[in-house]
Amino acid sequence: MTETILNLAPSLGVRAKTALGKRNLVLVGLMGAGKSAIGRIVAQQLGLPFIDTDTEIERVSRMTIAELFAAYGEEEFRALETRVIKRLLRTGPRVVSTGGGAFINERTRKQIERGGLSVWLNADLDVLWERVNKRDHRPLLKTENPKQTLKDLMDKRYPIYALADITVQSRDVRKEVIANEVLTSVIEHIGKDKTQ
Ligand SMILES: Nc1ncnc2c1ncn2[C@@H]1O[C@H](COP(=O)(O)OP(=O)(O)OP(=O)(O)O)[C@@H](O)[C@H]1O
Ligand SMILES: O=C(O)C1=C[C@@H](O)[C@@H](O)[C@H](O)C1
Ligand SMILES: [Mg+2]
Repeated sequence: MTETILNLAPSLGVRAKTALGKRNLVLVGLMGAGKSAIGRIVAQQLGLPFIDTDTEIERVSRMTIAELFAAYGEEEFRALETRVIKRLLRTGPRVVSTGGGAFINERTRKQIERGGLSVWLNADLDVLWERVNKRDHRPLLKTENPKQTLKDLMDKRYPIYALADITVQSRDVRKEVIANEVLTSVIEHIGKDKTQ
């Protein structure tokens, strides 16, 4: 009997999708926080298309992020990122995982504020370092002391990521656990909004 009742309850994904309505869900946070990995799972659970802005930028420019930085510099990369994100948010709803610097750029952040619900995947230095030091494709971390660079970026950026609508702590547990926490937080956040 109990089993039947449980089976009839709408899944977390369905409830979060209903709460979201036409809004995009936008994941923000530092390199290695899990935006791409968690975003993909969250999108599956919501039954929404998933897009990663770094991947989309690489697709439209036919260059890697590292090549874009090397050829045109960070400023041009940010301008392209702003344009790509604006287009993606206009044609949603979808789950959008952003590049680590997107929410730090004021123009892009304003677009995200208008076009979606933002979720900051917060993580501590050791978790991030453990994840990013396995690969060396991130141009901002090509420094003498990349762990210190990551720490400097945390100090500079965390007060800005904290402006996101929702914060979820990314840590060393299964990705599905974090994805479920994102969905639960969306339901709670939108429920709170409605009672105000
Ligand atoms: N909860 C988790 N447990 C274990 N590994 C994880 C978890 N979340 C993410 N990872 C792994 O950490 C690495 C970095 O994650 P991911 O690429 O999703 O980060 P990101 O926030 O998109 O970073 P970037 O801004 O550089 O694109 C990946 O290999 C991913 O599989
Ligand atoms: O944190 C950042 O500024 C970046 C993160 C990556 O996702 C890429 O968007 C790029 O390497 C810049
Ligand atoms: Mg990513």
